[in-house]
Formats: sequence, structure tokens, C-alpha cells
Amino acid sequence: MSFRPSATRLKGLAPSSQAWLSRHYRDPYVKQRLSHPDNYRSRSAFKLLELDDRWGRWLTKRDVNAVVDLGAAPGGWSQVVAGKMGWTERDVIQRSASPNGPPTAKRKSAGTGLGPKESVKMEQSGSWSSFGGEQADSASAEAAADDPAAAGPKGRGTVIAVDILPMRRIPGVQTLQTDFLSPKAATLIAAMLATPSNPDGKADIVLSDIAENFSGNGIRDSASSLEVCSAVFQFAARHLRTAQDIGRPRGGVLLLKHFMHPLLQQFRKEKLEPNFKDVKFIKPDASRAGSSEGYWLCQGWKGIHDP
Ligand SMILES: C[S@@+](CC[C@H](N)C(=O)[O-])C[C@H]1O[C@@H](n2cnc3c(N)ncnc32)[C@H](O)[C@@H]1O
Repeated sequence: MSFRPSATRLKGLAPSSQAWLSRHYRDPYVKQRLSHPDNYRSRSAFKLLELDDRWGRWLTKRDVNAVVDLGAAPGGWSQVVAGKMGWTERDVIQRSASPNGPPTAKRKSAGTGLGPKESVKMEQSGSWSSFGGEQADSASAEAAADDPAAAGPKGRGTVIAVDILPMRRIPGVQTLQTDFLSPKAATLIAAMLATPSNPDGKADIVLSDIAENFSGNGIRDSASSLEVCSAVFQFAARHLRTAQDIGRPRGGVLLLKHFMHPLLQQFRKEKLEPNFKDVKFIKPDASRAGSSEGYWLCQGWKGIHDP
């Protein structure tokens, strides 16, 4: 199958747009995305798959039960995470077919300290997962009693996706549409993390693929990348599980996107290296060569609360 845009589609576009489209459709990861059975929404999904496959399969481990995906839209990474935790489209179909119908209700921000006019959209889009452990089990039993074919959800755990932009539903994923840098964001995410199946409200993995809109001013843009990295680190410091928390050889994992700048190296030395057992800089093959983005994969949160 050819993914090249037809001459008719290119006609009338500016030469720079034509060149971008041609480059885009020659990109092997774009081709892979368009033909992949999991219908990934972004080519970024392949970065996460690669970062997991090549660096110890930290995302694939069975004891991963709570993951926060920051800067998640359109949702490629969340699809990968939910898939690794066993969620499938089938879980949504089952839930939709249950007597109570799909749990599409927008949840009011009860207990999060938000005022009535504050603009945060919290949608529990993960069907079964939206009920948390114990409630999901009883809902599952109820559905199974009515329909022997409905054996309950396959997925486990909590996946929370946060973005300024809206996101279409993904089975097993709860979405929060808000600016992560806003003062209320961390409180809202903390409230979503504390579910009956995750009572300590901690996370095993925090992912950040946040990319703010570049202003074109290099100094401002790198300051903004540093601001995002600091905010994500503070969030991770409060929420990641330590090795002792979960009885593993290693504590929680932070995957942090950043844009290159010397100040960020200081951040790595002062904040990341002392607090994680292992910090690696990685530029995945799937990351565009021309992009200044890179990722720090920080494994083994030690639990030193010095944000
Ligand atoms: C490269 S995209 C993420 C792609 C995503 N990982 C995927 O696989 O689909 C970066 C995202 O960061 C989001 N973003 C930028 N600034 C943000 C902020 N302050 N709070 C939340 N999301 C933000 C953007 O809206 C954008 O969707």
C-alpha cells in the first residue's frame, strides 16, 4: 500500500508544505503507524515502545499498576501503556453492553478544591477502570450474571492521561484536560490516582512527553522546557513509589522529555542523578533527527523528597 499523498492533494499547497508532506509520508514510522494493527494515534507511540524494548522493559512489567502520562494528546503513549496493562477495545464493548450503559459521565471535581468556574475537564474514559478495583469487580460480576460471555475486563490498574487538549477515549485510560503547569493540576491528578485499587495514590511510572508551543525565542523556549521538567520532577517526587513501597529491587520510573540546553544538564545533575539509581539520556531512533528533543529515562526512584 502506498502512503504517498497524491499529486491532486499536493496541488495548490505552498512548496514548503509540499516538502513537509512528502517527508512526512516517506517517514518509516508514519508508514508503520498507518498500517499497525493497534491504530496508534501518533508516531510517538513507537518512541515509547522502543524506549521500553531497548531499556529493560520497565513498562511491560506485571507489577506496573499506576501510570501518569503527561502531555498525552492525541494519545499514542496512553494507548501503548493501556495495551501493556491488558486493556483492549473489548473492555469498552463489554461495558457498553452492560445494564448500566457506558460510564461516560463527566465527573465533577469533588474533593479537589476546584471552584465552580475553573476550567478543568475530567473524563473517566476507561470504562471499567473508571470504577477502580473493588467496584470494577462487582460491576463485572453483575454483567457476567446477565451475560455469561461477559467475563469482565482484561485490563488492570490505573492510567491517567493529562493534556491541555481534549483526547478521544482509550480503553482503560482516564483523561484530564488541563494545563499541567496550573496550580491545581497536581492536586487533581493526585485525586484521580487515589482509587480503591490504588489506595496509597502513588504511581509506578510518570511519563512526560510535554512539548509546549515554541515561541521561536531560544532563551524563552529553553526556560519553558526547564520549567516543565522542574514541575514534572516535583510531581514525580511526590507520587513515585520507592522500591521499599512495592518490594522490588528498583523504585518508580520517570521518563522525561526535554529540549537540549546547558541549564538542563545542571538540572539532571542536581535533581535527577541524586534521586534515581540510574539516569540515561536517550534519543530514540523514532525521534526525528532534526528535533532537539531527547529523553531522560530515570529508573529506581530512591524516595528522597527534595523537590
Ligand atoms: C508531542 S505531544 C505528545 C504526544 C503523545 N505522547 C502521544 O503519543 O500522542 C506534546 C503534548 O504536550 C501537550 N502540552 C504542552 N504543554 C502542556 C501543558 N502545560 N500541560 C499539559 N499538556 C501540555 C500538548 O498539548 C501536546 O499534546
